[in-house]
Amino acid sequence: MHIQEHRKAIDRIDQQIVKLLNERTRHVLAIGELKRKAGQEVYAPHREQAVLQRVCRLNKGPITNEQLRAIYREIMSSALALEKTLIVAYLGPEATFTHQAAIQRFGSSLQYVPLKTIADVFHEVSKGRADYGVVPVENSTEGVVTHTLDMFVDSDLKIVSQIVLPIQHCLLSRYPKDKIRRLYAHPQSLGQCRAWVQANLPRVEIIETSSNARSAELARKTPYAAAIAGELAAEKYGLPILERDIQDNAANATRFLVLGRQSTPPTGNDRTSLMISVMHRVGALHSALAAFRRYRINMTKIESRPSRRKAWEYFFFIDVEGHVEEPRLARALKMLAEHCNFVKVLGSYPNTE
Ligand SMILES: O=C(O)C(=O)C[C@]1(C(=O)O)C=C[C@@H](O)C=C1
Repeated sequence: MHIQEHRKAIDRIDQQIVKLLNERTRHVLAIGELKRKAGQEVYAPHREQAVLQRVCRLNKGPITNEQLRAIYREIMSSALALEKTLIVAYLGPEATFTHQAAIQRFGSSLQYVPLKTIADVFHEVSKGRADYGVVPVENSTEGVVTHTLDMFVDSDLKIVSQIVLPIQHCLLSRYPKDKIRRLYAHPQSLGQCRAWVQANLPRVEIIETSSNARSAELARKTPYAAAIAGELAAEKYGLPILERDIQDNAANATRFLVLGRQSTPPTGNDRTSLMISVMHRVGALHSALAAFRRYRINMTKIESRPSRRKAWEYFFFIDVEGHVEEPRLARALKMLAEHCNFVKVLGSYPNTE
């Protein structure tokens, strides 16, 4: 076939695709109407997970599953936007990794609002001024984001889904590497690239900033300066990428949480985040955690944080596999509660990577 004939075939197929997309959208709108009547949220992470898994199973190529997921991400993003004007607040400024994570989860049809602090994101969602909030919670190299954990102490928001984003840091500058005298970097990012910076830019002055986007903005304005930031920031601030993947650990990833006001139903592969405080007794934490062993619940994380209510009192943030609506986990939580002053379920959500 000649190019012209292939293009004719493509035109015919596109006609079908547009028709089918609109047919799909009519069902989406009908679902939106039913959800509105039932007082349900429109965003259904458990259903999105099922749709994505199903289309990948159906896929026989040549499109890769990753490409298919990106296409469906946008199809469902437009579906969400048509069901309701959804506002997603995130820890800004624009062009940070949190922004990138939010787009990865919700696509480009929604309204995004960058906010100054993690506390602001929690408040806007609590007050109903934003439907969802996106905040970082832990990095595989640098550990937990303590501000986010601390916010859960006084908040009733639910974790409705998680986003795991591989973090690839770049060195951005208008100048060649040997001319760089100053490096702007967020402390978390610097922590993730420390060995690279020591080996490659041993004599530069390092200036810590409040965000990766801010680093790029300052590097753009300052003579002989460079920034550590992501690709989105390079694009937004028009800075050339001198080197990619400068993080010390190739498997560097950050986990972000999506905060909302309603819980997510089970998918069969979920994770549950809890916050507990144990009695002041010898072995109390040990006895509390025995509940998970008894019911064969896999614990994937435990972090302790000072309660900030009483000196030497701690909260433990625990992640386990399973959903609170599954009987096995429900039973384990009941047993756990017998050894705790308090147990709060922060959310059960799909265990997406
Ligand atoms: O199934 C639903 O609940 C829908 O609203 C439809 C749909 C989709 O496009 O498939 C859209 C948004 C939801 O987050 C999940 C799925």
